[in-house]
Amino acid sequence: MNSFRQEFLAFALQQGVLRFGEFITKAGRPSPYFFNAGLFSDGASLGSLGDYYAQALLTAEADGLGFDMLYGPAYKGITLAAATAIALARRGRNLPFAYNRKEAKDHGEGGLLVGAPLKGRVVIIDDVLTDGASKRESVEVIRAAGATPVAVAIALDRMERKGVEGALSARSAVQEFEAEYGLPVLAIANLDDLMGWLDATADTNLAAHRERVAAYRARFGVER
Ligand SMILES: O=P(O)(O)OC[C@H]1O[C@H](OP(=O)(O)OP(=O)(O)O)[C@H](O)[C@@H]1O
Ligand SMILES: O=C(O)c1cc(=O)[nH]c(=O)[nH]1
Repeated sequence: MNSFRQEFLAFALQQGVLRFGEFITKAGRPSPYFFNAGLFSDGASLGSLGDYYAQALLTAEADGLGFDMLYGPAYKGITLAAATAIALARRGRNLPFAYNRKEAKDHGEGGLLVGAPLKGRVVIIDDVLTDGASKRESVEVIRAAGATPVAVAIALDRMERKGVEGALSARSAVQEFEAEYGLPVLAIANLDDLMGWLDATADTNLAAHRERVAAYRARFGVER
């Protein structure tokens, strides 16, 4: 397994962002794990997180993805885009970034958009994609400004089939978004990485979650 992805999962676990137990997802599923990116909530962990996004983006760039700026949808995407921009600048790629307000400001500079003008090829930075609504909105905002969305970068792709049990779609929300817009969704790590990590670990506490995560993946997971 890719050690960068494994390192990221270990980091998320250590920060309490990745947890194992009993959780209910937004889709109402009983999940044996949960990823709460809002808990990257101090300077050092946000800095490290920005570094993971930056590495994922630079790897994608080396594989042919061209991009000129970052866009973070409110609210969590704002700090994530800022942290990624700082991490990229430290690696010699000083890119502009922008973000939106959830409610338009009617005084001062006004409007919904803050930061650098949206132009060129834009990567949307956010924590997760659940049904894709906020990413669709981001695509519309970027296009309306005359810029071109080229990719979405998220921290974790849960790789889950959409829909209700008995009528599950063959595709995940990420795959549907990619197909609808023709844009790649880059994830620092995904459910396959999580499973591979649990399969390989020598840590018995961690390995204890393997069966339940495997059963969850068998029930709801998609193939990549
Ligand atoms: O809509 P999707 O593209 O599937 O993505 C899901 C988004 O929804 C949540 O944030 P929310 O939009 O509630 O905003 P917040 O960052 O203010 O919590 C979550 O943290 C994701 O960022
Ligand atoms: O189901 C969700 O919406 C969800 C799952 C998860 O692991 N993390 C998250 O932020 N949302």
